[in-house]
Amino acid sequence: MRSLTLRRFPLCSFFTKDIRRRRPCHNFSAAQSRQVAELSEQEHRLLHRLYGGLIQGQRACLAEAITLIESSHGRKKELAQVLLQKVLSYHREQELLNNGKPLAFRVGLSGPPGAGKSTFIECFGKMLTGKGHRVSVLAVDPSSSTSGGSLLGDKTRMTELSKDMNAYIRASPTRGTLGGVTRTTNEAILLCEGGGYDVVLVETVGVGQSEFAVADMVDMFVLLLPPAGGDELQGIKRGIIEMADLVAVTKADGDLLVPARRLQAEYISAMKLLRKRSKIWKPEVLRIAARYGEGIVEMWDKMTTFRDLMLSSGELQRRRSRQQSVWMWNLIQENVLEHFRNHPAVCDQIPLIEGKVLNGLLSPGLAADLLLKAFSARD
Ligand SMILES: Nc1nc2c(ncn2[C@@H]2O[C@H](COP(=O)(O)OP(=O)(O)OP(=O)(O)O)[C@@H](O)[C@H]2O)c(=O)[nH]1
Repeated sequence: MRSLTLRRFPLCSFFTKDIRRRRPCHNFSAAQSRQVAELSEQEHRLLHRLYGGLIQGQRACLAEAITLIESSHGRKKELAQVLLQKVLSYHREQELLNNGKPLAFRVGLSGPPGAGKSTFIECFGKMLTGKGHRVSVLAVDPSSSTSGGSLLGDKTRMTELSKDMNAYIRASPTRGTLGGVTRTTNEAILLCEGGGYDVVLVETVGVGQSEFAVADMVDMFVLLLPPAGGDELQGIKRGIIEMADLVAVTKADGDLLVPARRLQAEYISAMKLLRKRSKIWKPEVLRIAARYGEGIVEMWDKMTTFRDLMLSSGELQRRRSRQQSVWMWNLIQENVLEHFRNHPAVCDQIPLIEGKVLNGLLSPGLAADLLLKAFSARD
């Protein structure tokens, strides 16, 4: 028993409004109440405060709610899910009022270190808030889990935008697996949308697996490429270029204008040969100079054309639903694998069997069979 608990609320009381309005929420709350113990009065108050503040657009509540979903503490994780479900039903309600159109445009931004991402986001974000949009920037930086420092999301990178009351900038947690980062980023996107941010930018460094994960959680994936980056560009995988709905060659000014034009031409030809990601949209390659604010409005125009086309054809909605199922299976895969690796029936045998595979004494297939058999016979 928690000492602070005075009174216990059944979980469904947090959903009362939904229960009256729609059956699906009722069903959901019943399903969830089987998994989450009843809320204490203190927890109930916390969730109400966060939810109320969040949907009124208070940045402090959004920040606290994201911290809750990032928590690794068991009970906090449960509370985060209750809050998230509440935000999701608010979402559905708002989307219905919006004729079924999504509340926010989710844009993924990737590019090698030094490509000019923060300069672009600063300029692009200010342009959007100037047009009356509310912009949130979520930075996914799995590399920081090994380096210990946060490369992205550092507010000093976007000094002007971080002072803007219509913008919210947040770095992803600097620990955990890519799957963990993916989960919290996905959930943070939903919270930002619940908080009234109608443009959500998800930034990632163009190295490792993170950009694939980000491409799978946004409506549009944009790749920023620096003009004179022979070496950096080598590291960009063909797969990630195939994911791009739009490519922007950055720093197209001064001495870099000529190489920027050359790179743009190269990418225009190269992208013709790549596999198409969408049936109705042909990825384009633009040139921008964010330092001077050049090409930024044109880029937004291109992005809104994309969004409108994808919306009217229904492709955006299909992309979003496919992403939901990809996300679910990724989480299942990760959890099942972790369960397998840590299970007492197999964890002691893994080093031994893997050692035999490494020394060529056991085939990988037989080794996998042995471990899986031990796991299936665990009870
Ligand atoms: N000439 C020129 N330089 C630019 C432009 N945009 C960015 N830069 C410069 O390029 C360098 C890298 O820019 P950033 O915006 O920090 O790049 P980034 O991709 O965020 O870099 P990381 O934080 O390392 O990932 C800085 O020195 C910028 O001043 C531009 O439009 N023109």
